[in-house]
Amino acid sequence: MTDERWLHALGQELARHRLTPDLTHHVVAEAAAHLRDSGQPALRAFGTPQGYAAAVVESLASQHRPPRRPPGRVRLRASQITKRYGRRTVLGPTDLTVRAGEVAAIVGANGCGKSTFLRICAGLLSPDSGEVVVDGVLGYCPQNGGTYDFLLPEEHFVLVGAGRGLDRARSRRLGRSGAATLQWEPARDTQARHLSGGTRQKLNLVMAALGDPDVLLLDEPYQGFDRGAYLDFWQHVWRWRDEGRAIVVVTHLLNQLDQVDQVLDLTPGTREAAA
Ligand SMILES: Nc1ncnc2c1ncn2[C@@H]1O[C@H](COP(=O)(O)OP(=O)(O)OP(=O)(O)O)[C@@H](O)[C@H]1O
Repeated sequence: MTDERWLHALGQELARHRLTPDLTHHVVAEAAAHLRDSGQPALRAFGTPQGYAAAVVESLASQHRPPRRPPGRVRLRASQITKRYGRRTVLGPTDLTVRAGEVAAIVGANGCGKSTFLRICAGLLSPDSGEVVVDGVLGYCPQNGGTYDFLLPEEHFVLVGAGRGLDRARSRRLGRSGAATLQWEPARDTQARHLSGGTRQKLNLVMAALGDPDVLLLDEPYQGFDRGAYLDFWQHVWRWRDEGRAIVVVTHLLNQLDQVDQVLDLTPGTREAAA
């Protein structure tokens, strides 16, 4: 079976299971992106279309659905953002508006500009055109990097806390309690350079969320997490949302997409935010 036929059959199966057209489109698009990126044939990567569709549907059905309260004021508005590197356009005009109490997912194939867009939203990179307006305190968790090799985790907490107006003791306390919710107890004498990749990402995530910022920008923050910490991460996302934060998560993972409020697909040719 060619990949094209496999993807078509997947779409039909998902529709048969009564998935919404939007969600069906996203699942098929993500599967196609994975096949392109991995170079694997569809049958080897996913098994039969019927089996994969059933697994997707089962995973969606088993999700915890927290009660929602209506979204609040606009916390992040990115308008008509464009970015080129040299002659190459990485981002065409891109818009995203996220309100308090909303989660937006940014998806798309490798290299389509997800991290670039998030860095622009975080104010770490200038767009060539367009504007980002953030209302409130912003926390950003990069895909990697972001930690200081020779500092202890607690020194990271103090550093970030100082930027958010917190004293040293409170920063340490909040950092340690944030770490505990990710099943991590930071050793008092271990510099960041000696932490595993997954633990460094936990440090990044704890820093991003320290002091409850209004806007959280998270760039695949769970890379290197084990399964328990990964599930904890999504529980945090839903809690942050219920507490009224505006959250943007770059993700490759399909099975949370039906719970987010909007999906911004940056794959060229599919540029739209689907509510
Ligand atoms: N500083 C830079 N100079 C030149 N090109 C860059 C620079 N930073 C990123 N790029 C290119 O811009 C494109 C978009 O990169 P970006 O990291 O935003 O993609 P992405 O969608 O986040 O990718 P991934 O899914 O692999 O994380 C890529 O082709 C990348 O190689």
